[in-house]
Amino acid sequence: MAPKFPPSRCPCGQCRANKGSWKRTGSGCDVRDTMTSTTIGRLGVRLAIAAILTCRCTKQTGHRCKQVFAVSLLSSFTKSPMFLLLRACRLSQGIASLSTLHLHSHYCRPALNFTIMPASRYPKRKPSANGAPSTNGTLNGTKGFIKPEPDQPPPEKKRKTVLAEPPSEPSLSSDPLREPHPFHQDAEKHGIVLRKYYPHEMSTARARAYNNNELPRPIELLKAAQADTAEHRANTPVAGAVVHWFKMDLRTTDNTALFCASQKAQAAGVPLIALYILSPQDFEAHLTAPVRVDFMLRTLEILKKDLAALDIPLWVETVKKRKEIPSRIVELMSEWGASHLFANMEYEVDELRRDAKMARLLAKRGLVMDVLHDTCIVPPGRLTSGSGGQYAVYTPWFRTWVRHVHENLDLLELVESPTKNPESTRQKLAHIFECPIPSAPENKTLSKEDRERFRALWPAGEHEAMKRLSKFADQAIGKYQQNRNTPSNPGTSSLSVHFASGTLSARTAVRTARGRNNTKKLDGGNEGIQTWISEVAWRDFYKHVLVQWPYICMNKPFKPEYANIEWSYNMEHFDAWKEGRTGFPIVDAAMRQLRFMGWVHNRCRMIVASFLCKDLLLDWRMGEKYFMEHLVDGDFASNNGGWGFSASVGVDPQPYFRIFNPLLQSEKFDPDGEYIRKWVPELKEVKGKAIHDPYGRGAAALAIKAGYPKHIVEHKGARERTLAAYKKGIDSGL
Ligand SMILES: Cc1cc2nc3c(=O)[nH]c(=O)nc-3n(C[C@H](O)[C@H](O)[C@H](O)COP(=O)(O)OP(=O)(O)OC[C@H]3O[C@@H](n4cnc5c(N)ncnc54)[C@H](O)[C@@H]3O)c2cc1C
Repeated sequence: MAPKFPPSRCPCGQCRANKGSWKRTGSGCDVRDTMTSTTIGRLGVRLAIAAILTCRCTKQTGHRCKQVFAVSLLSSFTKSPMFLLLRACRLSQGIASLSTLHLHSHYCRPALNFTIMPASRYPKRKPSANGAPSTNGTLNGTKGFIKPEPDQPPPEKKRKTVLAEPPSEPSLSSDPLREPHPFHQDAEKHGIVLRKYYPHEMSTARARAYNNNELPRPIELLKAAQADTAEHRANTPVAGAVVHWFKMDLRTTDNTALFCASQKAQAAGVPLIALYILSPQDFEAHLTAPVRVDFMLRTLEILKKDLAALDIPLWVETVKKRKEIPSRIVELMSEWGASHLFANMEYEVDELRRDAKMARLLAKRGLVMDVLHDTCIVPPGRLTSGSGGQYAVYTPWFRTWVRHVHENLDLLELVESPTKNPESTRQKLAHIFECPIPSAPENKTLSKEDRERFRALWPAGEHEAMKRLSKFADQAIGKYQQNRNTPSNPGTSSLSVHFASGTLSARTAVRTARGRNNTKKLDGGNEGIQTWISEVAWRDFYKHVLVQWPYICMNKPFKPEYANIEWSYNMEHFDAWKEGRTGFPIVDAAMRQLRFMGWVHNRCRMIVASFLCKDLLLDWRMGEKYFMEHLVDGDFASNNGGWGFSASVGVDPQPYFRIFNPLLQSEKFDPDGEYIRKWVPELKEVKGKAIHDPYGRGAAALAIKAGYPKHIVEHKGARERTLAAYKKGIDSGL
């Protein structure tokens, strides 16, 4: 959709001040400047106006962006809209944070969205007498490129100026995009950036370069690879077998790529082979919790049996070095005589880049790789705000999500299970059927005690997921709205482990929930059902965000200016938080639940996350990492989203000055102290309201006797310190 000029709301899509119209003054969005330009060209006089619209939303997100709208007034002779664009670019020189340029003219509707280089990368201009850059320079060589439409490949050629990922050591180059962030050593020292696998923490400028479309997003790399190999994929005949590569989609039902692979195999009369690659380096680099690895391996045992019942063999292999995964898959495919590989898309950076490389590698070897959307109900990139960008605020995104699904009900159609292989497969591929499921890598192996406990808590596999879903839909979903915020009451579904491992698809879950609602609407009827569906939608939302702002997957906050907060890195406090010894019973209960179950109630995740960064002023990324290392449902996008919300650094976050008071949270969400007594048993004898604060409310003797610690920080003072640190960090402009 072409944005109107002047737009009725901030076109950045990230600004929440979208209700009123643009104003000249105030803290919302305002038109700051208007510039005109005339020129005499071969065909007559042309006039362009470039209005720099500065959007500033201090209230909710603190987000700032600048956009230039170029409007052609006298365009009747203007044959080339590009001319106006370049003209406007020249006018806008010096605007380093320019994000999008919208071009309007008679010849150009709807408006084209161009991204232009920041001023630092414009061709050098002759300085004027007073030292200011001249406005008379030529724009030849200024490269803008059309922002690709969601499902289209980016124009590869124009990406040639794009920089590669930062080198592994800090570069001495003068390119600011290659410089590490000034605080990068803190991040390394505290294990936030794993230097074994990743470069230094990137600069804020580099994060902004992703925002400004100067660096290719990983999804664009994959789309480009898919576009470049499209013809080859369409024309390559099926050879001896088709392979489905299982990743985080460990189920046979409602699995898009598995179904497509099966169809392909069946049409060609060849067997379907299933593959799973166990990658210890990926587990390490992605901080996968041992409990999660154990859950996946147990699921693989079940999957193997289910597939075998369809005469489909499952090959599971450990590949020690993750960079060797693509070549190993190629080897296996040639061993099996397979020509086609199918997989569902994973949206994290490493995975998208790997799949982009693989798609090309396979094509070079005459093989075919198809990577399909499956994990979200609405594929990332489909939903755009009024200005054509990705939403960074949940509520308007959710409204669009609901509308989109209602208009495209096929998104809730379940995919069929794979068909049986030809009977001869058993004999022909006997060695694959015999492949054992490997054990967990040593650094991800559970102790015997933990293994037994987790196995009882989290039965694995898709049948268990379906059982849990049906039970929840029959018995609890109707009351979800009332019960979801009470950690002592199992009013939530506990299905996150299944979503995270792909033993349950979001489609199946939402379709089942919708089926129990008499309106068949996602946003109508029973409140419990509506609310639950909107929670499952959060999962989609965070994946959409990850795809659009990939630097959040590289240890940067969504709001780059929040990278400059000086955290305390007090390791004694961090240990107390991890071990549930902070003296704040609700925080301690939650942290002990996490260690015992590998899962915590959502309300408690928010309380402990807020406590870590706002009471202890610890780097939120340490908490994010610790969660990943312990959660059975650890999912990068949701975890990062939850931490971003709580630490006020993410999309649609708590404003930084809103700081949970752990005592009030405790009183509100665990009024009788039932949850605390369960997880902090040494406080079992404490009566009444004293359970929330034994030392402050007359139960000190009992707490001392039980060995329960005093508060490690005083909330009021900690709050002041945090407000000051956030403000200083945001204002530092680093
Ligand atoms: C700091 C923090 C970290 C988190 N880390 C993770 C994580 O690693 N993995 C994860 O799946 N969820 C995470 N969440 C979201 C949420 O806490 C869990 O999804 C939820 O507690 C799982 O319990 P449930 O299955 O009973 O959820 P229900 O309340 O039954 O919700 C149903 C499903 O909706 C999705 N969902 C619900 N709330 C959210 C949310 N806020 N964000 C994204 N998806 C949601 C989950 O898939 C969940 O299983 C995190 C939240 C916070 C605040």
